Amino acid sequence: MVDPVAVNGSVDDVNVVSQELLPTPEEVHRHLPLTESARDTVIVGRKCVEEILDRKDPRIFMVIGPCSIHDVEAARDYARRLKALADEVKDTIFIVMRVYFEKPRTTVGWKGFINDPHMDDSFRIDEGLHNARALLLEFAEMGLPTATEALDPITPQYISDLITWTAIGARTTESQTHREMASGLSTPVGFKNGTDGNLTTAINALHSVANPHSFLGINYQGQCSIVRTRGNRYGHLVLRGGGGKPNYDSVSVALCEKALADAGLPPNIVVDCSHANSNKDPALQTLVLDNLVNQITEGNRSLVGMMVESNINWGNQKLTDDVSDLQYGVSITDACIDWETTEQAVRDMAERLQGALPERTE
Ligand SMILES: O=C[C@H](O)[C@H](O)COP(=O)(O)O
Ligand SMILES: C=C(OP(=O)(O)O)C(=O)O
Repeated sequence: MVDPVAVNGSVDDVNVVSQELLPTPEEVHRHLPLTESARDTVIVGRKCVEEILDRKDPRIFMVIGPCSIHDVEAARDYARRLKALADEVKDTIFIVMRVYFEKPRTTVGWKGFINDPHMDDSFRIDEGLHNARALLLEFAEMGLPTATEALDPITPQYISDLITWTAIGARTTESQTHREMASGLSTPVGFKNGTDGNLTTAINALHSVANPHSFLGINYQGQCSIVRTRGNRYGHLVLRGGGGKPNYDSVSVALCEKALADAGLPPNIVVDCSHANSNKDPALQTLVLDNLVNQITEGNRSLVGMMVESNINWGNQKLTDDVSDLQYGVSITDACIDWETTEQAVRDMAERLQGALPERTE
């Protein structure tokens, strides 16, 4: 028999080492307020994506950029290049930069710029939140809309006013917490299919996110609150492959259209050219993209968006103890295509879509 007096153990915080207060969302916003030009970028960006999902805008939206942000200077360099490319192809493609600060891990690993901005296990989440917001603000002021994965349910209070498109990742699409959070987000939200390739979890998520929810969250002052949401009518599916198989091909897309129709959902499909759709081989991403453009030019109208993992330089690198060893502009998470390949692929896509998309409707 265990004698509770002899053991004299604590029943609370048994596995918690420490807790530290963070600046509240309000404090971070006060240091880095939304400017008028940034607000314009976000409002126009969200409206463009919503109109694409509503079929008023015939363009294709493309979420493109690094798998994760770890170096602010390289992210700025990439953003400047992408902005110029976005302006060039804007008649057919609406470009949104992937600015992913939170990484879901299969087991363990670096969890992104917000969690560990110095990449040295110092976990300065306070600095991560501040610097993530500062970077998003810069990009919005440049007129470049941004996309991110919403992973921690508290993070959106710090940064979501600067975001145009949000992803719920393959590992969290089935999570009630993430569906609730997404039901209150102000952006269109793409739900990835499960890592096993399962569509049902994402389709269930689309039903859930469209509904109002009440759940635990924090307000701008950082107080625990009951958050009551309206439901998000711009939830949609992102096909990322899974279970060792891709799902970007025309048969998979047709099966997905049927599953959406059977569930009474609009036929809005975004395809992630990376992850299980490219077997994490960056060289395959442009082949996937090419196949998707073929499907569109041959008349497909359910493919509304695409995702590509791209960086300044090709591939990825291991995060080691000495961050000064890192190569510039190379991913420290999944492998990406380089800038030259990106530019070529986006220009080719824009050219092929010219004249292949329906007229704009109002
Ligand atoms: O997009 C990035 C990764 O695929 C995701 O974070 C999972 O990474 P991991 O399997 O290396 O942990
Ligand atoms: C983690 C990601 O993707 P998925 O959720 O599809 O694995 C990602 O896009 O960074």
